[in-house]
Amino acid sequence: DEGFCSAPSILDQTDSSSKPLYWKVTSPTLSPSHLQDLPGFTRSVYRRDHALITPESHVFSPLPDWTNTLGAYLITPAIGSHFVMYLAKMQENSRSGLPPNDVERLIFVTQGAVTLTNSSGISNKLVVDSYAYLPPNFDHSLKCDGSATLVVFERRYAFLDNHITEHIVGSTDKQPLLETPGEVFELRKLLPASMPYDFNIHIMDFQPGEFLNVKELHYNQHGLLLLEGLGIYRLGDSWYPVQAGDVIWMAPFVPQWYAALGKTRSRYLLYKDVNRNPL
Ligand SMILES: NC(=O)N[C@@H](O)C(=O)O
Ligand SMILES: [Mn+2]
Repeated sequence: DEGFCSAPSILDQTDSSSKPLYWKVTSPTLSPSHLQDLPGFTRSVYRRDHALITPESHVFSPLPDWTNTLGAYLITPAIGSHFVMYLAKMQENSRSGLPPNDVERLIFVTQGAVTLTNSSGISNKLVVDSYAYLPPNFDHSLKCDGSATLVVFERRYAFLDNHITEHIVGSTDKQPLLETPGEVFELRKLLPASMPYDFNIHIMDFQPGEFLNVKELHYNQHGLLLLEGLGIYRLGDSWYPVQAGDVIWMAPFVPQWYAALGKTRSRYLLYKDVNRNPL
């Protein structure tokens, strides 16, 4: 049944039951076939208080200080953020470099696997849906034998007297669901909510048809990666169809709202600064 639209429906391609978790992040449906080769066509947008960066806009180049790794910086202070968000495509025999001094790092695996080794020689194998938080000035290295795709957040740590952060390794599925009074989405956080941590990573799940209750406008800034599903993101006065693989920058105070559509759940990963006085 062709239905009304001649283009193959994106919904027909969402039978991801047989595919690895987050597979669409690294193999998104860029656009219906009759648009894919349209010269200059992109859904990407860059405005004063938000940006939508879609996969056809990514520009990869060798990551300085990393070995055999291509990086696409998606959000940096040049956009107005106090953090960086980048995709790291680690190839065989690749190795990470360290962030600058006093910079904390969080990595989240969306494809493949990496081995994280810290200065005391302890190694952890990180597979899809696993993550690691590295405190500022924490010696570590990530090694990859085959291939891996990471989303990486880095930020100058906002030091507090008598507070330090710990090295953390975990996975989303092991994090408890948290209360979300007044909201229907399911929420997990990858870091402790305690004061030493100056940001957190929220993993938010929406069933199709579910949406944010609060039409948010807040002082915090966000870096978002849509891991699964599709829907409509409102940013400021614009409404954007979004799908897994899309990245969004949200400046402080930008009106923001999401509604999940389609046949499968939406899951997004969201950087949010917390625990520090905005003054
Ligand atoms: N945009 C969005 O989802 N924001 C909220 O989750 C939040 O905690 O700020
Ligand atoms: Mn928000």
